[in-house]
Amino acid sequence: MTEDENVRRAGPLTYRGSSIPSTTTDQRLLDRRGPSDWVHTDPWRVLRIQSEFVEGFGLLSELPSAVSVFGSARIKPGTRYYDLGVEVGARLAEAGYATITGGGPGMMEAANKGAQEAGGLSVGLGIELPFEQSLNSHIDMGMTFRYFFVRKTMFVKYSQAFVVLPGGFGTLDELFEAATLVQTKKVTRFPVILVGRDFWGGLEEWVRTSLLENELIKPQDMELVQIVDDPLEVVDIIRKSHLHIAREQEELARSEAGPEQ
Ligand SMILES: CC(C)=CCNc1ncnc2c1ncn2[C@@H]1O[C@H](COP(=O)(O)O)[C@@H](O)[C@H]1O
Repeated sequence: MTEDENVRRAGPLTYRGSSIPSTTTDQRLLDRRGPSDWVHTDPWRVLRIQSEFVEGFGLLSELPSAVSVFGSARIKPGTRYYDLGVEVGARLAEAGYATITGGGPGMMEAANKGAQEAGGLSVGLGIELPFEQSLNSHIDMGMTFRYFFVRKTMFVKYSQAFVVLPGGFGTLDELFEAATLVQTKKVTRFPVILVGRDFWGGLEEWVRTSLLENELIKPQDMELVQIVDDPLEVVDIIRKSHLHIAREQEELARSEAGPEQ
């Protein structure tokens, strides 16, 4: 028997003589027919969750400055709010920001449409739901997530501001998650802007009378979320906040470099 026949290398492993397995690793992977209940267990889900983070980070890591835009899945084209969404996407694109939405219909589609038609980068991060649906047709880059919490990480990690258009429970969930992240300083200098005073004014009043007056939030928490009517104001607030960050970073770099010679 030659040396080659007496040795089997399997990836980083080496086997000799009677320890050599009768099949190869590939063969065992491809031939195997066994119970499949492990695909419904949490350890397997953890791997799927990891792979969703890997795909999402891979898709978005080179995104330019971006703004996440949230809003109702149910508002129809041809309505005042839909047009507002289109305009918000367009103004963000003109200011050089990519627009990220939940990739669905309604206000998400409106913002993607406005961004794409104005020449901006239009991104959709969809979510698997019990009813059939696909990403809207105004998306340049998109991904559909299985897990809400993985998708939410992407909105926060890859955008520098949240813009919230009229919407229902899903939109309120995204708004209050953003407000909580800013309040608890998990994200810093992160504008959260509500568009449409007629729609959001009632919520602001409720926050003031029910939350603030019962001391469930601090007076300064009222400033974490701003309400505007004009999409140009949205861009203005985001730009000012980013200029401020750029200045702070310059100052930090200067102080770290030490005194000039
Ligand atoms: C026709 C229909 C209801 C489709 C739902 N399809 C969806 N596709 C993608 N994101 C969604 C969807 N529904 C809710 N969301 C998420 O929740 C928000 C809208 O929820 P809502 O309609 O306000 O409560 C969006 O910003 C989005 O991130």
